[in-house]
Amino acid sequence: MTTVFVFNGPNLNLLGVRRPDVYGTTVLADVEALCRDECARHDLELDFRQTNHEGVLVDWVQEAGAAVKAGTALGAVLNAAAYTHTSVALHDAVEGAELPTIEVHVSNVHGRETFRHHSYVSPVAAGIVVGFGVTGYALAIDGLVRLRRPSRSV
Ligand SMILES: O=C(O)[C@]1(O)C=C(c2cccc(Sc3ccccc3)c2)[C@@H](O)[C@H](O)C1
Repeated sequence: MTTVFVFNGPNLNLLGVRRPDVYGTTVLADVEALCRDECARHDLELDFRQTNHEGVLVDWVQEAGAAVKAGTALGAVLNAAAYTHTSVALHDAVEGAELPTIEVHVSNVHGRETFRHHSYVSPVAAGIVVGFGVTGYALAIDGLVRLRRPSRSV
């Protein structure tokens, strides 16, 4: 079975608990469930993770890139949260791992504070889903499948 990785960055463990006005009320466990349902729709397995640590995200990106090269994974959905706007290390990890990556943001970062308008991930992402709430995770998984399995997309 082929895996899709979903990596979540800092403070997303608080999703649905804090700032529901911006991020909604869905908790991360429920986001994992909706990702699992979307993966099942495509006969894929889900590896869903969250960390508050930048270096751990870098390690995971490297691990996922190796899995894609080994043929056991399709790619990754990445919500790097605040590290989106600060991390050259994450940019370099995605680029170096040659990891097919869909960047996702629950909120419309382009309608928020200016410091959220720049992403170090976007230049090395295969696609970007922004502002669709937690539905964006399912859209990102579907988009990854359409990019990586064009003949099997319905
Ligand atoms: O919209 C997103 O998904 C985003 O990636 C997610 C973010 C995010 C994720 C979790 C928490 C917070 S802010 C926060 C932190 C602690 C308590 C309450 C809110 C922002 C932002 O850092 C990003 O700019 C945007």
